[in-house]
This record gives sequence, structure tokens and C-alpha cells, in this order.
Amino acid sequence: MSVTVRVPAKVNVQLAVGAARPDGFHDLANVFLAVGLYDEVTVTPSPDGLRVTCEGPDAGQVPLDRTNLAARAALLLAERYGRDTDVHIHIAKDIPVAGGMAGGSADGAGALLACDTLWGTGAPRAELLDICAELGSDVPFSLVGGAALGTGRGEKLTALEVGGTFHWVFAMAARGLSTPAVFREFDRLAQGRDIPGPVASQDLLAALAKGDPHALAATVSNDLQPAALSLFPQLADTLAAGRAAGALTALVSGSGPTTAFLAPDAEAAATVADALRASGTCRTVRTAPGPAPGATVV
Ligand SMILES: C[C@@](CO)(OP(=O)(O)O)[C@H](O)COP(=O)(O)OP(=O)(O)OC[C@H]1O[C@@H](n2ccc(N)nc2=O)[C@H](O)[C@@H]1O
Ligand SMILES: Nc1ncnc2c1ncn2[C@@H]1O[C@H](COP(=O)(O)OP(=O)(O)O)[C@@H](O)[C@H]1O
Repeated sequence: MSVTVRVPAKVNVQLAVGAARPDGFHDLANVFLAVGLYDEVTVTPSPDGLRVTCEGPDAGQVPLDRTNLAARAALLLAERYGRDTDVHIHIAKDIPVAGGMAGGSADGAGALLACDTLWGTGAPRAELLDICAELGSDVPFSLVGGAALGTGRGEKLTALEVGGTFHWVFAMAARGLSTPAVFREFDRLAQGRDIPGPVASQDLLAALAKGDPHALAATVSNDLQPAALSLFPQLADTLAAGRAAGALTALVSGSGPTTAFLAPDAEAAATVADALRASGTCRTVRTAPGPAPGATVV
């Protein structure tokens, strides 16, 4: 018997970052939107013990040892419920690696739900969310999907209402960016400045609730964008190419380097995608609607 779970990528429509905390994390007002780009995680009982395999264009960059977030999720759940981790975890990866779209987090949440289903642990949802938070700040959101405000380091979630479908274009870069390196660059750029506590924009939440792409485009923001651009200046060319092609707004997704473009409708999204492909400023281009559902057994 196997269990397969489908898990979405995310874009941060607002990422407000506070000052570094004593534990090295940053308090956030992180408005997540799940989008229709998915990894699929399949778990199968395996007589050879815990094993991870991965397929997809970025598979070569995914660690297959116990540092893989999917393996860590299986180990944490097994430890809490006294199970053996005799599973083969296979990841069919479509979310870019180290792209700021929470691909590793998606695999962590996916493996957790898949193992929970396979083992029939009956873990309460709150306990699964707790394990997700232990795995990483973004992992709880990968489990719930939709749209949510993440506070604390991004792990404390409040579900948000979304009044329509938003049409996104994503440009994947030639290389990845390390999330800790981008936060470190944020700290460096912030030196000597007063960093206000992060607060969600009420105008942005209203735009999401209304499902209005023009209002959303006018309110998106990402405090990590200057840091990502400082480490990867060529991203400015990708952002400019998408804007010139009619995107309502262009921003770096999370810590980057994937760039995200909001279009007024699906047809305009296809036009922006074609222009980005022709621009030669990125590796691949994908379109995806949001919101998308969270981790789901298929
Ligand atoms: C920036 C965001 C925005 O959604 O996503 P990505 O762009 O990486 O996808 C997240 O905050 C990433 O969350 P996640 O990738 O789960 O990070 P974690 O494993 O929890 O932390 C990795 C490292 O990032 C930094 N970090 C992360 C979250 C946070 N609130 N403050 C931080 O300073 C810390 O240096 C930490 O050691
Ligand atoms: N299942 C996984 N998929 C991708 N990366 C993983 C996974 N598990 C651990 N990692 C590690 O996490 C790093 C960040 O990957 P990822 O989650 O894709 O990026 P981001 O945090 O920018 O969204 C990778 O460089 C890789 O070393």
C-alpha cells in the first residue's frame, strides 16, 4: 500500500520583516498565498528502512539523506507515535529548489500527512501543525494552504478569506538563494536603522478578500526584496521584463530568487509568461493560479 500527497508552492504577497530576535529568527507579518505548482510525495512501506528518492528537473539539488525535510518529518512523527520509519519516500518535484517557493517545506508537510495516513496514527491536526513548526517556519502553511497570515517566525497561522482567483506568472532563476543568507543580508542592510515591528497591511488583506488583482498589485510588498536583489542583482532585469510585458506588479517571492508577476486574468498571464521566456532573463517560466488547497491525499 502507498499513500500519495499533493502539496502546493507559495508566494508571499506581503513579507514584513522585523529586527533579528535573540534566537536568530526574525518576527514576520507573512501573508502566504498557496499557488497551483505542486510536489507529490509518495510513501510506501520499505523492508530496507528509510529511503528518499526524487525525480524532476531540480532533483539533483535535493538532499536524499536524513536532512531532507520529508525524511525529517517521517522521523519526527515516528518518534512521537512509536513507529518504525521503514518507508520509502518518493518526491515528484515540480517546485523549484531554493527558489523562495517553500518546496522543501511542501515536501516536509507532504511526507508528514502521507506517513500519518499510512500509519493511521490519528494525530490531531494541532499536533501535525506542531510537528510542522518544528520542521521549519514555512511548513505549517504548506499543510493548510489557501491563504494565511503567519506571525511569530511565520509559523503561527490565521486563515485568510480570498474572494477570487489570482493569476500568477513565476520566473525561475538560473541558481538558488539560501534563505539564511538573505536574512543575513537583510540584517546587514538594516544596520543603523530602526526596524519597526512587522504588521499586516489592512489594504492588502481587503484586496485579497475582494479577489481584486489591481488592488492586490497596489499593496504587495516584500522586505526581503532589497536583500535578494543585493545578492542577485540580475533579478532586476527579470522584474523589469515582466513589468514591461503588462504585469500589474512584479516582486521577489519570499527570499527569492524566483520572481512573481500578477496578471489581471489568465490570458494576460500567458502573455507575460511568453515575454519573460523571450527575454532570456530567467531559466524557466510557469503560470499558476492562487489560492490552491494545502496538502491533500490523492
Ligand atoms: C523567507 C520565507 C518566507 O516565507 O520563505 P522562503 O523564501 O525561504 O521560501 C520563510 O520565512 C523561510 O522559512 P523556512 O524556509 O521554513 O525557514 P526556517 O527553516 O524556519 O529557517 C531557516 C533560516 O532562515 C532564517 N529565518 C527564517 C524564518 C524567520 N522568520 N526568520 C529567519 O531569520 C533563519 O536564519 C533560519 O535559520
Ligand atoms: N525535500 C526537499 N526539497 C528541496 N530542498 C530541500 C528538501 N529538504 C531539504 N532541502 C534543503 O533546503 C534548501 C532550501 O530549499 P527550498 O525549500 O526548496 O527553498 P526555499 O526555502 O527557498 O523555498 C535546499 O537547498 C536543500 O538543501
